[in-house]
Amino acid sequence: MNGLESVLVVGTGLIGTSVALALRGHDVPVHLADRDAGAVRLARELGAGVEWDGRRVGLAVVAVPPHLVAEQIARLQREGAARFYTDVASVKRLPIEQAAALGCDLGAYVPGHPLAGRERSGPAAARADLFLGRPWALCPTEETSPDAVEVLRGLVKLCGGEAVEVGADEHDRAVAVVSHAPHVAASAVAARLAEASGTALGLAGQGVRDVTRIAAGDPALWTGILSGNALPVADVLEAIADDLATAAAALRASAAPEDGTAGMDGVTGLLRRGVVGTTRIPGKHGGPARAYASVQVVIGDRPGELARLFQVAEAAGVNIEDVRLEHTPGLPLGAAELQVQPEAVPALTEALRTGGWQLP
Ligand SMILES: NC(=O)c1ccc[n+]([C@@H]2O[C@H](COP(=O)([O-])OP(=O)(O)OC[C@H]3O[C@@H](n4cnc5c(N)ncnc54)[C@H](O)[C@@H]3O)[C@@H](O)[C@H]2O)c1
Ligand SMILES: O=C(O)C(=O)C[C@]1(C(=O)O)C=C[C@@H](O)C=C1
Repeated sequence: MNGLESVLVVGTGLIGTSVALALRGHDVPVHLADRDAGAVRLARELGAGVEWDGRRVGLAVVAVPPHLVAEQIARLQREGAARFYTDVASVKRLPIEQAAALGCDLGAYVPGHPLAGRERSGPAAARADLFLGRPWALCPTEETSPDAVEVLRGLVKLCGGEAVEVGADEHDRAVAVVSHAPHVAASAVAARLAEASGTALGLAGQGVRDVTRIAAGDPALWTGILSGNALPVADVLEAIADDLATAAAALRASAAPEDGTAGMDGVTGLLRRGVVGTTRIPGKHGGPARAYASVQVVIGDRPGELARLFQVAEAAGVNIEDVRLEHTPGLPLGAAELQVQPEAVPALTEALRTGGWQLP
């Protein structure tokens, strides 16, 4: 028994169904359970597995909101549902403490957290490739058995992720910086848009979309995540608030006629530190950020246009690493920005021009 001969996913939402789909891609038998029968039905129809009939499995993956993880593990262990257990919650100290308090068998439980997700919830948003090349934190405690950790490493590998072993406290402080505080900051920016004028919204470009995408996430789920990591997140938010207050004060001072440009140093310093911060984010597969080259193409706003564009790239043997679309309000046109390896640019531009595409 290797622990991955059959898997039970409890909580068939975005993350649970994505894990299930990734495992089904490797022919692992997957059983599905959720308190919402509709979520199980939809996950099953998407090909994520079959409804759980109570049989014992190798591994149970608990993919419910953070404060419900421990009670689910305790219940499943009482029922003898699985040999090994893990969860995917975005905070790690909370479920570990609650599982210990409920008397769970901590030897069979490997707390986990894939650093991949989306701003949408539910099985319909799930993707089999969600975890490809993404870090997946494993936070074994002193009680966790090495066998259980090995099983989890196998799960992460099947899902295409990169296992990173880290203590729960260090994990929680780290994700406060790279995930939780950024979410709140994005919400603060997006909240300004709730009161913005039609003119302002009509001028929205890619910048505001980039900064606010994650703010569309489920407020109930995120309230649970943030309250489960309250102090580390508060520390980071206070540091961000200090930077913002300094920048605002500098701008006010510089706008006063008697001060001229005095005080702008505070703003420029923040912008410079921001540039340094962006360069420190690793790229795909945890390596250093790879600089892709971008090729811009004008596209008509009609069905099939993007598919035709991709066909040209495919015929030219060019892999598209990423794509962004920019719509021009009021015009039947948009711009597609294709991110490709720098060495592929000549072949792609040549193929596009030959195919009659308009390149700016
Ligand atoms: N959303 C993300 O980007 C993301 C990324 C990584 C990890 N996570 C973590 O994954 C977990 C699930 O998040 P999600 O985004 O998939 O949420 P989701 O809302 O899409 O799915 C959660 C599912 O859990 C089910 N559920 C709730 N209580 C349950 C219970 N007691 N028993 C059985 N099922 C129950 C819900 O019905 C729902 O189907 C959370 O712990 C979250 O912190 C989320
Ligand atoms: O990409 C997104 O939409 C996410 O919100 C994913 C993200 C993240 O911050 O990176 C959010 C919360 C999770 O716990 C893990 C991943």
